[in-house]
Amino acid sequence: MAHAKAKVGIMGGTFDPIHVGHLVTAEAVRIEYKLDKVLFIPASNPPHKQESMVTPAIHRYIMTVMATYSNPHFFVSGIELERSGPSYTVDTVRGLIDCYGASTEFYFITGADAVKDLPSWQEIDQLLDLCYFVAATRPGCISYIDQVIKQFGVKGRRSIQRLATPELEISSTDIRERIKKGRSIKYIVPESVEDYIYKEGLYR
Ligand SMILES: Nc1ncnc2c1ncn2[C@@H]1O[C@H](COP(=O)(O)OP(=O)(O)OP(=O)(O)O)[C@@H](O)[C@H]1O
Ligand SMILES: O=C(O)c1ccc[n+]([C@@H]2O[C@H](COP(=O)([O-])O)[C@@H](O)[C@H]2O)c1
Repeated sequence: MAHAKAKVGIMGGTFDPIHVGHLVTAEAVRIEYKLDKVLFIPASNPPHKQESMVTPAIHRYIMTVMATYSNPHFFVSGIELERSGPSYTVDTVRGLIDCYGASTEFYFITGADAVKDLPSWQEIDQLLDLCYFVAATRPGCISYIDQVIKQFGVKGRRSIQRLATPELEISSTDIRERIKKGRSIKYIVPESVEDYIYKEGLYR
C-alpha cells in the first residue's frame, strides 16, 4: 500500500520579533492543508531587509523557539543561520529536500505583503517548481496577490494558493515602535517573548 506523502509547512521570516500574527497564520495553514508539521525558519540575512537594521539572529531564533514551543506541530529550523550570505528561500528549500527526501511536499507560508515581492525573489521560477506557496490574506492585500498569481501561477509546476486566515493587523514594525514608545505589547506576542524582549533590552 502506498504511503501518503509527508507534508511540511515552512514559515520563513525575520521574526524581529515573532508575533501572534505569524503563529495564527501558520496554525491556520497547518490545519487547512493537513500539514504534518510547520518549520519556522528565522532568516539569518533577510534578502529584502537592510542587515544593519535587523536584530542579531540569535535573539530572533531564541524568541522563535519560545513562541512555538507549546505547539506540538511547530518546530524551529536553524538551516538559514548555518549559511552565510543572503538567506534565499530557494537555497533553504533545496536544503530541506536534501534532508527530507523528494517525496515530502513543502508548503511555503507567506503573508500577502511578501507575495507582492515574489517576482524579485532569487530563482523564483525554480522555487515555484520545488514547493507550493500559500499566501495568507492580510487586509488590503488581495488585489496584488491576484496579480502575482496571474504572473506566476501558471509558470511553475506548482502554484500560489490563497488562504483567507484570521486577519490580524499586527506587524513586527509596530511592536518595535510600541516598545520604543513605552507602550504595551501584551497579547500581541507570547508572554515568553515579551519577557525575553524586556530582559534583553531589545528594541529600546
Ligand atoms: N499579521 C500577520 N498576518 C499574516 N502574516 C503575517 C503577519 N505579519 C507578518 N506576516 C508574514 O509572516 C512572514 C514573516 O514576516 P516578518 O517576520 O517580516 O514579520 P512582519 O511583521 O511583516 O515584520 P516587519 O514589520 O518587520 O516587516 C511574511 O511572509 C509576512 O508576510
Ligand atoms: O529568496 C528570496 O529572494 C527572498 C526574498 C525576500 C524574502 N524571502 C523570504 O521570505 C520570508 C519573509 O521575509 P521577510 O523579509 O518578510 O521577513 C523569509 O523567509 C525570507 O527569507 C526570500
